[in-house]
Amino acid sequence: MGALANHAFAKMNGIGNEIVVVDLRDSKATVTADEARAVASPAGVPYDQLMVLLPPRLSGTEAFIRIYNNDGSEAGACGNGMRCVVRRLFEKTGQTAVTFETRAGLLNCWQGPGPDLYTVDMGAPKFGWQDIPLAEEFRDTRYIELQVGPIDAPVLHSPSVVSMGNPHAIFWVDDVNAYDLERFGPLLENHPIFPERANITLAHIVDRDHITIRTWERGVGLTKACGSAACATAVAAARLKRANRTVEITLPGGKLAIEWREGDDHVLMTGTADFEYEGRFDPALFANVA
Ligand SMILES: N[C@@H](CCC[C@H](N)C(=O)O)C(=O)O
Repeated sequence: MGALANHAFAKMNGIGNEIVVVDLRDSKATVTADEARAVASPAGVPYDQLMVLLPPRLSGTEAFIRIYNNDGSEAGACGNGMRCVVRRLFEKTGQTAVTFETRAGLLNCWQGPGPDLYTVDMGAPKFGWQDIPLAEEFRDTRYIELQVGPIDAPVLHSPSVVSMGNPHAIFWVDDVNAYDLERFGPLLENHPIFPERANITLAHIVDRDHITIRTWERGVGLTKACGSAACATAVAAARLKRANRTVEITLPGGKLAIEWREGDDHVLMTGTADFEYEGRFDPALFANVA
């Protein structure tokens, strides 16, 4: 019946990004794509990302974290989910700083500059076309040739592309609410230029310190917030010299402070994380899971 039947979970959110946290550090089991989809089924626990803590593989780390989207696919990074994991752990253990391993590498996390704030060092962004990845060579990923809509009057075009451990495309617009992201999101997420699909963000640069975004998440759809998209947008705007390296990003669910640190190039994301409820997964959810 798998690892999750009757297992404890915590339902949380990171500024509206729906997160379920499961701690499997005391178990040898892992979670399959089918189990992740079963959790997201109507009788299950709604989530955008399922954060699964597995036993640490490296000394000095607290856990190896696998991140599932609600379509069962896996992601290398999830900023909002990381803050939820960190809050849960800090409240249980009294720790104020931890290191986790994810598929994208090591992430240092610590108590932010306020009692309800958590900071995640999301690592260094990558800009190479093979790192994002793109299906064909683009020497300059600050803008790539990609558009939707009529050839002579594209609706969205020339996104910046960045990897934050997961692929992001950022389209610069004047009003993030003026576009049908539910229509264009799936087309762009699955565009052949993105062999691993991509998270699609609309971004409006308000001024050098403030950006507003809305994101269609790979493997999920429209979400209230995407932390890695906020990081990718901040970095892409700074790279274009249109914003400072420290900015406030406004998302539908709330705000995040992003700093693209000089020196080591790491991106620091600070924001809140909210606990909603906890429970145990109903074994019936996994009855048909191999
Ligand atoms: N909500 C996340 C990003 C989740 C992963 C994404 N859907 C992907 O597949 O890359 C965040 O807060 O960063």
